[in-house]
Amino acid sequence: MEVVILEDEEQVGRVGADAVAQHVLADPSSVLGLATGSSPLPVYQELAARVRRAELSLAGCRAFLLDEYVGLPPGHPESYREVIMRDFVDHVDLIPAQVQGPDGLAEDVREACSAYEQAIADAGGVDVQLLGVGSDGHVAFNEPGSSLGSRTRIKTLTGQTRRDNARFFGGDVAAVPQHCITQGIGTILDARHLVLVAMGVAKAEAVHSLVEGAVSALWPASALQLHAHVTVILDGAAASRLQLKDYYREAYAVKPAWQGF
Ligand SMILES: N[C@@H]1[C@@H](O)[C@H](O)[C@@H](COP(=O)(O)O)O[C@@H]1O
Repeated sequence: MEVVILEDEEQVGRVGADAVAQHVLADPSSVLGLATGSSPLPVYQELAARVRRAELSLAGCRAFLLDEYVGLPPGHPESYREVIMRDFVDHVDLIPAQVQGPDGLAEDVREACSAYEQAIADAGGVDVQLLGVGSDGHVAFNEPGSSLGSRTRIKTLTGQTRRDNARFFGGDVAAVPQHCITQGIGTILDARHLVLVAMGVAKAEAVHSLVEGAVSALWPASALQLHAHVTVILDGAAASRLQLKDYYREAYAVKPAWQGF
């Protein structure tokens, strides 16, 4: 696991974009794993700027989303498909039809979950997966207590997550769906490179648990310690509770330029 501690959001965006671009420049048909939420936004903005400057093209890429609410009507502005379109896809040259997410309106949810796993496998697996982390250590919608080997499935959102996300639903907790479909921890760990972004002091405890804590279903992101290729990109506030933060800073400062991510 490489821990990169940076000064500000702009640097986070640049380094996150470098990590993604490294794959796309090596293989223009890379499979991207996209995350919703505020954490990856600086990365998306920097990738969009590079596409605008013709330094990068995502036109040959496919993309898979981590998760989706169950039961929101098609085109609902808070469905994660709509969110990722607005936040990212509309600003780059990814082909919208090449961006797939779990089907939150499927009649047969079990079948939709295994079809989604199959679609990722048929695409050859995810090359680079962007991730955020919840303040309680959840990744995608794998809430605390999720099995570390879980696959795509329906989950019940915690009251805390529904209250947190009510801000996107006009402050109305009752409007936040009770269920979601999310890639499991096992599904996420199958991606070849995981790039997790966290900023702000509200994430500091989750970041400490994910990087340095015991691997535990109580902190689902701690399962990333079991993956061979993880880049954790932080600002100083998110890194503030890391025990070895001086070492991580030093290692990044002396990192050979050829090494990449
Ligand atoms: N399902 C999403 C996660 O994928 C995201 O990582 C998390 C943190 O969001 P943010 O990055 O806005 O803090 O929120 C939601 O629960």
